[in-house]
Amino acid sequence: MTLELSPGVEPGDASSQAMEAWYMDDSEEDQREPHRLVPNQPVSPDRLRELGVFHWKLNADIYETDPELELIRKEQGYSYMDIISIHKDTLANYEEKLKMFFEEHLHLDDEIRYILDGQAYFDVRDKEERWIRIAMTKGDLITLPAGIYHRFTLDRTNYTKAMRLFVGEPVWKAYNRPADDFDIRQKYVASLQDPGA
Ligand SMILES: CSCCC(=O)/C(O)=C/O
Ligand SMILES: [Fe+2]
Repeated sequence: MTLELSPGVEPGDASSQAMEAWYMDDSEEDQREPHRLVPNQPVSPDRLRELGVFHWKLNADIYETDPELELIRKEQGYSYMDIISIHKDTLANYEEKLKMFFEEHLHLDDEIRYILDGQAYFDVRDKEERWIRIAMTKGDLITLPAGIYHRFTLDRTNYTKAMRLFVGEPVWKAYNRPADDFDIRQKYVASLQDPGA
């Protein structure tokens, strides 16, 4: 069997499997709402890739034995993984953690998450500091580059289960904005100006 593992190249019908993303409005309404502009302003996978955000669509029903996931982990060096269930009945300090996840922050390492069940949103800043909302549903594996400002929230369904992947030992520390002095932030910002660097 040949596996196509390039991020963003979806097996089967790409149009039905592409992850949806859009520019957000700036209303103060509940963070779990979609916050679409009117009319909706979609963001393409290419635009996300320019920001260093990559995506695969996998079959989450077989995540324990999935050769495609195995190959991605091998190729990308994702040696660590654990699973987090984000729901008020399963996650200790649920409210506090959700609040923390929704603070704009960055990490010193890539953030790699694979949605095994339920759904949620990642928000990332674009080059002009506008928020892009990325709708994550079952089977979406996303990588956010080290140094990108982002945040996470559940949607109206209030539940997701996600695999967390790392290269080597996990580092959970999040640095809330402003965190502009970190080398990794400056490197990320430079990569936006000169993607080939
Ligand atoms: C889906 S895992 C919880 C969110 C998280 O770990 C994080 O860092 C969000 O930015
Ligand atoms: Fe994060």
